[in-house]
Amino acid sequence: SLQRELYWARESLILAWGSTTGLQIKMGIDLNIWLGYRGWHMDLAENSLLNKLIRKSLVESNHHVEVLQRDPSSPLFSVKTFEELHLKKELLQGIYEMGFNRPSKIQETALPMMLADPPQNLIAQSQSGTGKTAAFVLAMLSRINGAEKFPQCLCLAPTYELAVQTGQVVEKMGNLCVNIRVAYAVRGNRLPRGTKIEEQIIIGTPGTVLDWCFKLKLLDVKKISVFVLDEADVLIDTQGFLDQSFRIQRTLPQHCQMLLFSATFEDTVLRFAKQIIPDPNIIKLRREEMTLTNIRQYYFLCENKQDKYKALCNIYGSITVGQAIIFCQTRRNANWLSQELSQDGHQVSVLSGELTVEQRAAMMTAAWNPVISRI
Ligand SMILES: Nc1ncnc2c1ncn2[C@@H]1O[C@H](COP(=O)(O)OP(=O)(O)OP(=O)(O)O)[C@@H](O)[C@H]1O
Repeated sequence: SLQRELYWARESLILAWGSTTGLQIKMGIDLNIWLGYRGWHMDLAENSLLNKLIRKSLVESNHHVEVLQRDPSSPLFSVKTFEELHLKKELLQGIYEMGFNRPSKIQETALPMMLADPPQNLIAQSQSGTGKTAAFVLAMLSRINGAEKFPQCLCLAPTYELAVQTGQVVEKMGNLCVNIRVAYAVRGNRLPRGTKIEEQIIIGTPGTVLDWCFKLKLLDVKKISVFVLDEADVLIDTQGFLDQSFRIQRTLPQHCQMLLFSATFEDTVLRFAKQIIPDPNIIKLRREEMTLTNIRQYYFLCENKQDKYKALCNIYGSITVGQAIIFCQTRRNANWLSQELSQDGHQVSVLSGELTVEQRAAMMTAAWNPVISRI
């Protein structure tokens, strides 16, 4: 049956090579294959990035949005069209150019709250692909004064790659908003002390954002008017990020709007969310039962690293793979796998944290360039 599935699989492929003790292979678009040892644990950030890469359109939901208002007596607004939000002309145009016709389920309720005056804080949870990123990017873009050349919105993301994904949404949606720019506060993007940052939106990982704010004094936190914690469940899963997020949040001015988003709402996430976001509105969208008819998933148990590699080769032998991203848990693993694949005649590049931001960005772009087939 696997052979038959492989035969029908399309060319796009995303693979995740697990720890030295496990291999997970996730094939995107049409088919997911998971190879691994019992007890294999997938990195949440990888999972999140995979979801973003695989899913290119909105996940529609029929569930009602559950709302817990900061002030239960205030009227609850929801919108069915983007026009009702009275956005800047160029922003509305930007949304339509992205192909958005109407707000998604979560956006119907979240957007009026996020755009309200005076600003309200928000905690929002809904599964991946339901439009959270688009919602907070819209909120950031609508609050920025493009004429002012200093950081006004700060968005924390768990990894460089996830930060770039959000940055790309800002660039697309803000395409027609003149003078609005994004800077990435991520490891590898080294700016000398005293650099004047003119970009209005900063997207970065907590550690580097802290450095930019306090060690290098590149960012004046007191001027931030929108603070976003994206992928909160992934953020708190990364060692040190929870404390660092609190340290940043504590220095924000009182009028700063704070928004937190998460795909899941475990107790730990909700506790963190309620601690870090003062007086929030909380909205939740129940998870839609997934009936992804075009994705099938397989999981294989392997004995050892060689076995995993053999399994990988079998898959490559069974289908024509155009391009693939293979996620590895360690740099060593990535280098080893890259060597093995190169020896087998594949075109491979290794993307890891030791590269500069420019190198990593170039590599991400190359992922969609047919010359390099595996990253
Ligand atoms: N109102 C909308 N109409 C049509 N498409 C939309 C709308 N909002 C978002 N999308 C598209 O749906 C997809 C998922 O949206 P988005 O990335 O904002 O979801 P998300 O909840 O943030 O997902 P994740 O948790 O994976 O980041 C994207 O391709 C986005 O462009």
